Parts: sequence; C-alpha cells; structure tokens
Amino acid sequence: MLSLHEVTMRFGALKVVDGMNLTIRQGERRGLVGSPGSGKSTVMRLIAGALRPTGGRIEYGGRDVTDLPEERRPGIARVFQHGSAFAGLTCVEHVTMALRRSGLSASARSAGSTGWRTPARHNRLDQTRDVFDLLRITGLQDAPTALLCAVGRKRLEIAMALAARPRLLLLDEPMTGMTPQERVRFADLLLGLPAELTVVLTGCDAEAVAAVSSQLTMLERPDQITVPAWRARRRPARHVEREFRVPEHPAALPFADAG
Ligand SMILES: Nc1ncnc2c1ncn2[C@@H]1O[C@H](COP(=O)(O)OP(=O)(O)OP(=O)(O)O)[C@@H](O)[C@H]1O
Repeated sequence: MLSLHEVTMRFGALKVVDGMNLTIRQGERRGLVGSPGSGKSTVMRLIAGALRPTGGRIEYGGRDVTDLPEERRPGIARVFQHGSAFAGLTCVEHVTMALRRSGLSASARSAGSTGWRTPARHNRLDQTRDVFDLLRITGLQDAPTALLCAVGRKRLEIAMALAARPRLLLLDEPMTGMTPQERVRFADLLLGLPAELTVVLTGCDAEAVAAVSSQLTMLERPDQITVPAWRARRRPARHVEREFRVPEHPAALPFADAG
C-alpha cells in the first residue's frame, strides 16, 4: 500500500535520507528504528506529504504521490512526536473537533476497507463513542487532557487521528517518555486497532519498537535493512513479553507478519 523508491531528502548540504527503498503492505505494523537525528521524523513527513523529497518516488495506494501535498493524500493520519492535545479541552471535545476537521458526517463516507463500523445514519456522537470504545477510553470522555497519563494522552492523540478513518496511521516516536509498564499498555492499545489499519511507528529503542511491530526497518543499516520484528526481540524485552505475552515465533504473532 506504500512504497518509497530511492527516496532522498536533503536540507541544504545535509542529506538526511539517502536513496531509501521501503515497501509496506496493508495491515503491517512497521517499526522504523534509528538514533536521534537519523531521519525518522523526516521519513514520516515524507510519507505524510508534509515534505517533498529532493529525489526518488513515493507510491501510496497504487498512485505516485511524490508531488502531492498532505491534504491530497487521503487516508493517512499522523500522530506527532510532541503531541497535539490542547490543555483545557476534554477528551470528547478533542475527538469531536477532530471528527469535524475530518469532514466526516453521518453519511459522508463509508468505512471502505478499513474495517471501521460505520453504518448509515451513524451520527457524530456515535462515531465519537466508537473511537472511545475502540481505544478503551470510555469513562474518560469528560476528563481534561491535563489529567491523562502518557498512555492516556497517546490514546487520545490516536483517537483524534482515527477520527478521519485512516488506512495508514503514522506514529512518530509514540513511546518516548513512557515507562516499561506504560509501553506494555501501549502495545495492548496497538493490538486493539483494526487489523486492516496499516501502522508505521518510529522509535530509538529497537527492543521497544520491535515489541509492537511485525517488521522492523533499521534506518542506519546499509540499505535500511528490514527484518521480522521477532528477530529483534531479544531477551531485554522480557518485561514486555511476560506481561503482554508477546509470542516468540512469528507464526504466533497477532499481527500480519508480512514478508
Ligand atoms: N526542516 C529542516 N531543515 C533543516 N534540517 C532539518 C529539517 N528537518 C530535519 N532536519 C535535520 O535532519 C536531521 C534528521 O532529523 P529528524 O527529525 O528526521 O531525525 P529523528 O531521527 O526524527 O530525530 P529525533 O529522534 O531526535 O526526533 C537532523 O539533523 C535535523 O536537524
């Protein structure tokens, strides 16, 4: 559903992305791993259309979207590294605002192939409730965002992104600042997302990203090597495996393990 072909991104003399090739299939949970400054956010912005590559080609949904800006790449939603929640607003106000911004109305758009429950005459209130149910934040609708923990905030930001019924969800460093226990809960949250939804997430910690991905791409390795995530789940992720019971073998993985 998404592919990058020899994509390059230069900022002046600085070449941040150098001939990157990447193929991501629908339903994949792809982790992009690299140290700070390796270009993770840049790749996310290139995929979203917030940046235009200085070289190469990007295809999304079978179309060449290299020159298309963000607003002309439908079905892609992004959760930013540094969050997008406003202090003072409640969770339900955030999601309602996101639904309004996405332009979804009762009969405006069907769920398509994303696996979303969107029957006819589905009103905005129902949609809000769906998103809350999906992310298990029911009960927190009226809580001000300032009261949310790190995972709670991330849930809310993902809820806002899901309001647009995306096919591709981009999560830029979602686990930064989370404790090991919060990472376990975050992994659980990702597991609850529709299987058809493609998720690309970034992070510096390969173990943590591997625990919630099906495939892992190392940005700093030659040719940005991609491996099945289970191979990168070494012993240090034990706390995650114990509490979350991440299976050892790919055949038992709950995610579609592509490739
Ligand atoms: N708009 C820009 N103009 C100039 N340089 C930029 C721009 N955006 C990013 N860079 C540079 O590109 C490099 C990669 O940045 P990027 O934010 O993609 O890395 P990252 O891997 O996401 O880092 P971090 O983990 O710290 O968020 C950095 O050296 C950064 O300073």
